[in-house]
Amino acid sequence: MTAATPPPSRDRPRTRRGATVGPVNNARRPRVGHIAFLNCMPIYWGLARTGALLEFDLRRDAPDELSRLLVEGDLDIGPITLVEYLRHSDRLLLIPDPAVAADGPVLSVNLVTKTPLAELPAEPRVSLASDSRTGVLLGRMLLEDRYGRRPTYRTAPPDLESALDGADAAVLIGDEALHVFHEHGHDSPRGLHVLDLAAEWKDWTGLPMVFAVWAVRRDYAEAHPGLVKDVHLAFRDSVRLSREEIGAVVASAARWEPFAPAALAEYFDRLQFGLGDRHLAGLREFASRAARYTEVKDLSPEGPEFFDSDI
Ligand SMILES: C=C(O[C@@H]1C=C(C(=O)O)C=C[C@H]1O)C(=O)O
Repeated sequence: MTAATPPPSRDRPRTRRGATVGPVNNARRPRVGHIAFLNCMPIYWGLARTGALLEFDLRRDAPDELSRLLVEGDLDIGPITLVEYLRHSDRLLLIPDPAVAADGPVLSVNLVTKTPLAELPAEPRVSLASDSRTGVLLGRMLLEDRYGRRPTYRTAPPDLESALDGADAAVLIGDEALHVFHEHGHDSPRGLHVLDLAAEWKDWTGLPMVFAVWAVRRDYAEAHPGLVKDVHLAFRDSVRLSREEIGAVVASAARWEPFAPAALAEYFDRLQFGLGDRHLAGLREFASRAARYTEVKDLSPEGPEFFDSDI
């Protein structure tokens, strides 16, 4: 009898030195978006506090980019600007919280005009910030349906100088818009006028304005319902913690951001991070008006459709 020759090395079972022999762990962290605006700080701050942040594969970017990544399948869960959610609601489920909303002034979604609104030309040239989908559509609705103007629009980089260059007015969102509010909201050194579009929406409809929602792709929710629930609960706890410890959130933001602590505290207080019945009524009202401007999917009468976290 000849001794059995060992199989060629490539056929031998492979074990890494020191690795536990057993099933390979193929788990992948959920890919979650983070809007690179101050308004998201209270939504994510508590995730660092609880440690949940380390369970996510986090992507920080502008809202238009995050919306695209979620819809195209390069993110699993996260913020999506309301208009993009409405365009793709057949492929998405809403997570009940968080959201970015306001019931009255939001301070950071603004129409900036070079003249008082009443003196705005009948056919103004209006810039729409390239990082916005919802604020800019709200601006269009107000300009056309409430103030009776017939603007010509162009998309502009999301900063005041570029947006106002060669335009009568501009819609800006996020930190830049908050900055413009503080610089020009009262007595503008340059004679600019700042109109808070969430306050205008409330005045017009009596409802809160929802700017961004958190959603999950339906295919991801079907494949990983437990993970989606974990992410939802982590966000819910995070917002609760941030509200309880808002002084620490403000102090942390004030360390790096060009806003005074009192301004940050006021901003975080104006922002609403959940979807109550009135927010959903505001969302539906916006959806039905949006359909006159852009292609959106019909929400079912009891819509929007939520992921069921069963809690
Ligand atoms: C309230 C805001 O909401 C934002 C407005 C968005 C939009 O206009 O598309 C997108 C994301 C939100 O975070 C803000 O930017 O200040």
